Amino acid sequence: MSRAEAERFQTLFDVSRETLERLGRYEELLKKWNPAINLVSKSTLDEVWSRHFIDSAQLFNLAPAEAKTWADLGAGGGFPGLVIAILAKENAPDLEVVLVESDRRKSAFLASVSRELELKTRVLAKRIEEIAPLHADVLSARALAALQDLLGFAERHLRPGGVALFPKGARWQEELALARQSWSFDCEASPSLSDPNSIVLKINGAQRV
Ligand SMILES: C[S@@+](CC[C@H](N)C(=O)[O-])C[C@H]1O[C@@H](n2cnc3c(N)ncnc32)[C@H](O)[C@@H]1O
Repeated sequence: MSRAEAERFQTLFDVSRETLERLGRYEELLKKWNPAINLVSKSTLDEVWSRHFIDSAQLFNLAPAEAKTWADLGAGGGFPGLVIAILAKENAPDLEVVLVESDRRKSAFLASVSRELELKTRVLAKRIEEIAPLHADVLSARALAALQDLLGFAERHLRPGGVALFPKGARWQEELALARQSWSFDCEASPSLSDPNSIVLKINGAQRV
């Protein structure tokens, strides 16, 4: 962890030294396991804090403070779910993060980091389509699928009144227009803290039209 990266994270999210240390340990484990199981693109390994930690942590502040269950679908190397669990340890100790990841080696990584950092997570090494409804208060997914498909997952795994948070890239407006052809929903787009071309969509009340 470079001091500059940790300082930027600290400025944005105002976390404790213990949280920064947990993130630093997560970064070490990510770099150790990545050559074997390709958790994140190799080109981003030198920018883990800006490309992955800040990108993930920004979702935490968009979620309702009273949330008790957060489902992260297609969690991969833990983005955003493991970063949310690390922030929750300090700021929302009752929050359980359910990490759904069908790849066995990646889900083993998620369980291993969770164990070492004593995070309140549940790792489901299964396909999203196969698990029982999670009734989550918050649902997230980064780099998993097009918005219209993510809304289908939200329909199954969010409780009524729950909130979906989806980071999206430069073509988000096209995705939104396409999704509106088959879904009605309320949506707010917040500018991304990690990429000026990206946003985070916050979606409520999705219903098929
Ligand atoms: C492109 S990666 C993104 C990982 C992580 N969210 C990120 O942004 O770094 C997509 C992940 O979703 C997992 N995945 C894809 N389809 C899935 C499904 N139907 N059920 C569970 N996991 C799935 C893949 O194994 C992969 O790890």
